[in-house]
Amino acid sequence: MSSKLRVAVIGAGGRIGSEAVRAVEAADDMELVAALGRGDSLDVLTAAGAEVVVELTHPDSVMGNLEFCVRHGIHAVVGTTGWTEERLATLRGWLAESPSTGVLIAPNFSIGAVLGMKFAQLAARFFESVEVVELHHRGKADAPSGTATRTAQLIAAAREKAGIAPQQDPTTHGLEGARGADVDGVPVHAVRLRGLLAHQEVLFGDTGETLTIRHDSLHHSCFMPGILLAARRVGEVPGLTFGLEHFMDLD
Ligand SMILES: NC(=O)C1=CN([C@@H]2O[C@H](COP(=O)(O)OP(=O)(O)OC[C@H]3O[C@@H](n4cnc5c(N)ncnc54)[C@H](OP(=O)(O)O)[C@@H]3O)[C@@H](O)[C@H]2O)C=CC1
Ligand SMILES: O=C(O)C1=N[C@H](C(=O)O)C[C@H](O)C1
Repeated sequence: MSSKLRVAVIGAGGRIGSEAVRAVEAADDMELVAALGRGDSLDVLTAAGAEVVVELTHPDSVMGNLEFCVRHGIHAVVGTTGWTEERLATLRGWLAESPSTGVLIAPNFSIGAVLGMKFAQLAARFFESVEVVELHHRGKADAPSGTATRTAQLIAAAREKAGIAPQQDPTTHGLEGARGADVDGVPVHAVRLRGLLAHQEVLFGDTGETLTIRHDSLHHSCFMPGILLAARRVGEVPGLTFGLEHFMDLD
């Protein structure tokens, strides 16, 4: 058996999964041992001796795939979105029964997007008002995006820690949904448009000034350095890690 890291991709036929297959194949220190699409048996993972699974499917599929991986001691790098506290608690329960297994869930694998979230977290305590606008392709199943949800949560936590009062919405007349989704008190607006890939603006405002932090993913290749970094490190970090920043030596 070679000393290369044995990596499998689930969701291999998808927009990001197909790019991940190419990235793993091109990595000198990795061997692609399986590339699974919908309907393929997960038993292929154990038969192929996968050490790390890269999971890039759909919010309806990810839990079943992760349960299999964790129960078989296969580390997982997860890009699939749609996470809730309930789902995370279930995953933590599985991991508690397989204490040497690592799972990294990354709302975004793009280095620029991770930095954008960090910058927003840093700016959060200096501005009275903040809103998030995320813009994606028309094929996206979940809204708001995992990145926007995480960004809003980080901003809300930073504001609370700094003792900033919750934002008051001045709207007294309006159509349902016009002010976006409320994520921990931060309005998040989701745009779906043919031609786009993944984009986000965090808009901060205070007296006489605004600050906009914008990130644009222009091609799925932008997610690959983060996925490869995560695949290399996930086996060293048992349990659940949420956010690629924890593998980027930023903290
Ligand atoms: N964290 C990050 O940086 C990023 C995360 N994402 C997330 O990744 C996920 C996939 O996105 P995207 O590639 O655009 O979506 P796609 O729909 O293009 O691809 C998903 C693929 O997964 C397949 N699939 C679904 N269920 C299963 C299953 N149980 N077993 C195996 N394959 C399955 C689908 O098959 P079929 O077509 O037959 O349904 C499809 O080929 C989304 O949740 C998205 O938000 C995307 C980009 C970056
Ligand atoms: O579905 C996508 O395309 C993306 N999904 C992730 C998200 O929900 O944040 C990451 C990126 O925005 C691309």
